[in-house]
Amino acid sequence: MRVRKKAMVTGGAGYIGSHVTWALLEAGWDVVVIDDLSTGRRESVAAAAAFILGDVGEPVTINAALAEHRPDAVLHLAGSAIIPESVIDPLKYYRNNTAASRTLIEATVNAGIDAFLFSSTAAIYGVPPRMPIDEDMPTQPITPYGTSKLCTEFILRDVAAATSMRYVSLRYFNVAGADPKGRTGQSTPISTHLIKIACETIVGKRSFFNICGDDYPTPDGTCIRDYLHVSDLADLHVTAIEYLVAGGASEAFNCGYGHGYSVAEVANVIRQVAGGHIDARIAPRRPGDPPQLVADARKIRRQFGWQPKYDDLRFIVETALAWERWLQARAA
Ligand SMILES: NC(=O)c1ccc[n+]([C@@H]2O[C@H](COP(=O)([O-])OP(=O)(O)OC[C@H]3O[C@@H](n4cnc5c(N)ncnc54)[C@H](O)[C@@H]3O)[C@@H](O)[C@H]2O)c1
Ligand SMILES: O=c1ccn([C@@H]2O[C@H](COP(=O)(O)OP(=O)(O)O[C@H]3O[C@H](CO)[C@H](O)[C@H](O)[C@H]3O)[C@@H](O)[C@H]2O)c(=O)[nH]1
Repeated sequence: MRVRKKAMVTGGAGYIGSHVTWALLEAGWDVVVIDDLSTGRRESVAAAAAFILGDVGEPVTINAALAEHRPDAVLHLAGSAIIPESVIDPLKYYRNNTAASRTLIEATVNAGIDAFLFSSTAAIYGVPPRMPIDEDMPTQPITPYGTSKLCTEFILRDVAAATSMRYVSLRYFNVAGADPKGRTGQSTPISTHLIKIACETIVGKRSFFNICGDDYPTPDGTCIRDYLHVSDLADLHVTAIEYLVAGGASEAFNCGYGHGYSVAEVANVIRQVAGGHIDARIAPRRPGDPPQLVADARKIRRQFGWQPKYDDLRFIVETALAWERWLQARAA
């Protein structure tokens, strides 16, 4: 009989998935990662985890992986995650976020695995009527990315009603920073995330970064987001999957700290951490950006007694920068 629980982490070679893999291993889980390396890196996967190179949207591959490893739980992080790209190429998002998830969910149910965690997003709320955003607010995504993720939430809701599978949907707000122990970080070669791009500017990979829009209906005109340290989020995955494996009911949770910073405020922290001049230029709005997204985080705090460890924008930027410096030194 197996004593240690085993988790399958899809997308475990990616930014968030590599942190989740470390958090599960530290909590005593065995981990098998499946990833097609479309945006992830094989080196990001902790050596103690098993690795399968494959597409979760391929039924033959995923059925074989589940049959071989027989995990107790599936944590589904694989997906495409760039909002502006989804506006330009929506079919890619419906294929890789919705259709591939459907295939994986079907394989999970057929394998008799009852615990499923899904990486959802604040983008399912679109432009919410008020702030902060609680889980019962209307879901009216304004981008194909958000809709592609919401479709998967609907599949999960209906499958959970019809089978013994239970799921937790974690609706991430803006994930940033890197492992404080320096083991992994955001390594995607083509970045669109603000803090990553700003750190690339600090290390000289770029000469400037853009502040995309200064005419939003916010106090300083720039967009407000709830930036959450990736290691706090990774710990939440362990908590949520242990809850499900122990028989917890299906739930959706917003994952954020419950307060936001504007892009201009982030730029100021970037300048402080850089300790010198950083060129941040006002640029036009980016398509698909709501003015403000801040989580009402009371539900997840209440359910799990969650106490974040890294709710500090400066620390988030410092860890992201340390990782960017490591990447640069490695490339040199
Ligand atoms: N980064 C954020 O701020 C954020 C916010 C909300 C939700 N999310 C969600 O979190 C998840 C992880 O995002 P991330 O920022 O780590 O992105 P990422 O691109 O670094 O990671 C995604 C991983 O999934 C893999 N992958 C993609 N499609 C696959 C497929 N069909 N089969 C197997 N592997 C596949 C990629 O190779 C990569 O390793 C995504 O589902 C994303 O939508 C991210
Ligand atoms: O070079 C840049 C990049 C971004 N921004 C701005 O910074 C803010 C944050 O943008 P990110 O690209 O870092 O993140 P998004 O808010 O677009 O999206 C992220 O957070 C969302 C929820 O808030 C979803 O979860 C999504 O998956 C995830 O990528 C936005 O106002 C954006 O316009 C800039 O000003 N300059």
